[in-house]
Amino acid sequence: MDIPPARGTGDTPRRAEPYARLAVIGMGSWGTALAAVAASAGCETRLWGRRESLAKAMAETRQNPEHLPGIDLPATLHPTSDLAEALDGAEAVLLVTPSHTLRDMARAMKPHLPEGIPIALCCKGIERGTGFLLSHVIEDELPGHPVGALSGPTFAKETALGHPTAATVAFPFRHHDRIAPERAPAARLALTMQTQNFRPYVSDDIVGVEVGGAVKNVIAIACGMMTGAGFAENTRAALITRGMDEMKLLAEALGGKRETVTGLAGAGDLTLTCSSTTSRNMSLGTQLGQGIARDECFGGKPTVVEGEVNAISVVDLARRVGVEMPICEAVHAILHEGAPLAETFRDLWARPIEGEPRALDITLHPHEGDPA
Ligand SMILES: NC(=O)C1=CN([C@@H]2O[C@H](COP(=O)(O)OP(=O)(O)OC[C@H]3O[C@@H](n4cnc5c(N)ncnc54)[C@H](OP(=O)(O)O)[C@@H]3O)[C@@H](O)[C@H]2O)C=CC1
Ligand SMILES: O=C(CO)COP(=O)(O)O
Repeated sequence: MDIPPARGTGDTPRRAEPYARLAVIGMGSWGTALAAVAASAGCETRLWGRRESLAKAMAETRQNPEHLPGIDLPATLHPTSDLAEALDGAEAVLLVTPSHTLRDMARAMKPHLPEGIPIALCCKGIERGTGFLLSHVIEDELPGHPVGALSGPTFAKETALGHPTAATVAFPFRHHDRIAPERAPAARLALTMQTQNFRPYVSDDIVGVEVGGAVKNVIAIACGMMTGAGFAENTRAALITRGMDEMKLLAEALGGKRETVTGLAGAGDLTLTCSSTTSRNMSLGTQLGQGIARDECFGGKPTVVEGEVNAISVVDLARRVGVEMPICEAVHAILHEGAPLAETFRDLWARPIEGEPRALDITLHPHEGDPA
């Protein structure tokens, strides 16, 4: 695809139009960071949160004292707790509330949404119960809106502080997007979000991007569990690599592309999340691996850990489409079926030998009498 030139690059004619007005829905750390990026890129940005007190505090202090304390936000960023105001005149929406809230959020937005504007999902997950990708939830609730995703290795705090960061913006390409790619929502949103430090890439593989974001959180919990249990780099590298294999098989089974899984929203985010104590998913796993009870993790403070509930939905979806995901199954069993952590990981390592790649279709069981 011919990616349009960035806004303001010398004498090159600007062929793609960034969106002039954006609504960012979700005043948590990631919604706030994304809104700050868009506002500093020159886009008129409204940031919606459900609590009026927080929106007011943000308007007064130009900081998000609860979710990104100490970080100054652009003065042009407009926080509000009024959904109609946030969506009024918006040309595109970034949806950044936790995945379990998505269907309700879509229903709440519906009466206020300008017709046909694109919606980009910035949350990561699969719907529990239906096994739907989040884009399918939006298609269900808000037909007539192009649905895409913005995802990648992007910790909110670093993004808001202006650390160089890259992400993927993916929308399925329609026929006319191929003829005039500069008018495709992915291209326009990428331009809207581009700053000196935030570098978006354009993709048409929404499935690959969504699967990457949902699965990496479950694998990060596995990495944390093994780290907390006292294991180190070999184990983590094995989990990341084999986790990427699980991600790839699920993405391909759903029509996603292998290249996306090796890109920013797959391998990039998996590596970031599985390598850092900043990650809430990795941290939850680490605490559980250390023997801390679930209720006492994060000092007892409620914390968004998408991989915890998504272990259920990822495993459910994988079973429905006949994809084996042994690491995700192990995390699911420990978190939701009371399986003992040490034994579950021991069993994971003792599974019959397989081919790499699994398409090699080799299964070697231990000799009889061999230690299991
Ligand atoms: N933080 C990060 O680095 C990144 C996060 N993400 C993804 O972004 C999504 C949001 O996470 P993040 O911003 O980190 O979360 P935070 O924990 O920072 O904040 C959660 C936000 O969700 C709001 N919220 C919770 N429940 C509801 C609800 N029922 N209706 C509406 N709003 C609700 C909270 O509102 P309140 O404050 O009123 O409780 C708060 O604004 C997740 O899917 C996460 O995986 C993706 C990339 C990076
Ligand atoms: O998705 C993220 C970074 O890309 C954030 O990961 P955590 O939710 O594990 O903190």
